[in-house]
Amino acid sequence: MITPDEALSTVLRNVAQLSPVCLSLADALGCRLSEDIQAPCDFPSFDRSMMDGFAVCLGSVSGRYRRMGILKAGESWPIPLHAGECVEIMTGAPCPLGTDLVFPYEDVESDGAWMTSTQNHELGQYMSKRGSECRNGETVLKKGTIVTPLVIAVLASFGQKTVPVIPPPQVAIIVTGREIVREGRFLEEAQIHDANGPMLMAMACMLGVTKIGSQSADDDLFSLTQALEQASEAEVVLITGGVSEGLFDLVPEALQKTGAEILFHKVSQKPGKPFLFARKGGRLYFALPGNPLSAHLCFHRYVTPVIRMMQGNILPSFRDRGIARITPNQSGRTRFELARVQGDRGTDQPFRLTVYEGRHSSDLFSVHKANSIVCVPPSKEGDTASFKEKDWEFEWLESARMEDMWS
Ligand SMILES: Nc1nc2c(c(=O)[nH]1)N[C@H]1C(S)=C(S)[C@@H](COP(=O)(O)OP(=O)(O)OC[C@H]3O[C@@H](n4cnc5c(N)ncnc54)[C@H](O)[C@@H]3O)O[C@H]1N2
Ligand code: MOO
Repeated sequence: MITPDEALSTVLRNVAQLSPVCLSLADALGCRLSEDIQAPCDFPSFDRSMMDGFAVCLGSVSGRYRRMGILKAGESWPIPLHAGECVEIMTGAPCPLGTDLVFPYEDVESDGAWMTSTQNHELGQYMSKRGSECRNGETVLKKGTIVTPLVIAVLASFGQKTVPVIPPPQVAIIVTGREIVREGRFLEEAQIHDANGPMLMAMACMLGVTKIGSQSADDDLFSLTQALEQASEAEVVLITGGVSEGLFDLVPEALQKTGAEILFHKVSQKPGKPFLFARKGGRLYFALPGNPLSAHLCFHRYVTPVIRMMQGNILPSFRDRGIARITPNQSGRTRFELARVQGDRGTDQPFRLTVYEGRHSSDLFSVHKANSIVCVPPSKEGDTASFKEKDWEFEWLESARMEDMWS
C-alpha cells in the first residue's frame, strides 16, 4: 500500500491550472487575475474636490472672494473661474477650470455674496488632481493578484463589469449507497441521512468553488456509471462510499467502465484507507471512503490542494506547532487525528492541542469542534510506547476561525 505522501505526490503530479475565463466581478471574488489590468482612463478623470467648501481662483489680496454659485457632485461648472472668484463646491464635484485650491467650510466665513478665508492655504489643497491615482494605460493590477473586495472596487471604478481570471473548478459530488437518504427525507428502518454530501459541498465552497453539482447513486454498476457520465462537465468528481471491500463496493469497477484510469487505490492511512484516485483526461476522480471522517480527511489532504492548484494558487503551509499528549501509533499506518487548538490571548504561551484520539471514522459527533489535524506517523521499531506531552506539528483546517481558538 502506498504512503500518504506518495499518494499526495501522485495526485499533485496530475493537476493542471485551469484555463482563464472572463467572470463578472462578483463571481471573480477570490480568483487570481490571469492578466495585468491597465487603467482605461486617468483616475480621477477630473480634478475632484475632496471637501465641502469653496473652490477658489486666487488673486484676491484681501482674502475675499466673490461667490459665483453652488456646484453639486455630479454637475460641472460651465465657465472658468477668474482671479478673486469662488464657487461653493461639494465633495466629489469637478473643480471649475481655473481653480487653484479648495477651502473647506471650516476655514472660511461667508455672507452669501462673498467668502473670506480665515486660514493659511497651499496651492492645490483639497483637490484630487486628474490622473493623480493612475494614468491612462498604467498597469494598476498585476497578473496573479487575488480578487478581493478592494480589487473589485478598483475594477468597478473603471466601469469594468467582467475580469479575466483563473476560475475555480466545477465540482460534482456523487453520494453512493442505498442506505443514504438525501435532503431530509423520511428515514425507513436501516437508513441514514446523508452527511457527506453537505459536508463536501461546504468544504468545496470554502475553497471558492461556486459550481457544485450533487447527485446520488445506488450500489449497482448501471446507476454508478450513469451518475459518472452525468458528472462529465466537472473537472473534479467526488464520489463517497462504495470504494472498500464489500460485495457492493463497485465504484472502482464503475470508474474503469467509464474509461477512467485508476492511479491508486488504498493508502496506508487511518482514516481513509480505501481512498482511490483516478483520472480521465483533465478530469480527476476522488473516491472518498463513506465514513464521514474518512471522507473529510481525504478531502482535506488530497482534494484541497488540487482545487487550490487548479485556481493557480501556490500551496500555502497552514502549519503550526502546539503541545499535546498523543498515544504512540502502533497501527502500522499513518494516523491523522482531528484536534482542537487553543491559545491564551495576549501571552506567548504555545498553542495547546486537544487531540480527539481513538475515534472511529464514523464518530462525527464528538469531533465537530476540531479546527486542525495532527499527523501521527507509525512508531518505529524499538520505540518505547511512551506517552509524554510534547511539541507536535499540526495543520489548520480550512474552516478554522481565529476568534474561536482563544480561550
Ligand atoms: N473487509 C473490509 N471492510 C472494510 C474495510 C477493509 O479494509 N476491509 N475498510 C473499512 C474502512 S477503513 C472504511 S473507511 C469503510 C469505507 O467503505 P466504503 O467507502 O465502501 O463506504 P461504504 O461501505 O459505502 O460506507 C461506509 C460507512 O459510511 C456510511 N456512509 C456512507 N456514505 C455516507 C454518507 N453520505 N453520509 C453518512 N454516512 C455515510 C455508510 O452507511 C457506512 O456505515 O469500509 C470499511 N470496511
Ligand atoms: O480508513 Mo476507515 O477510513 O478507518 O474507517
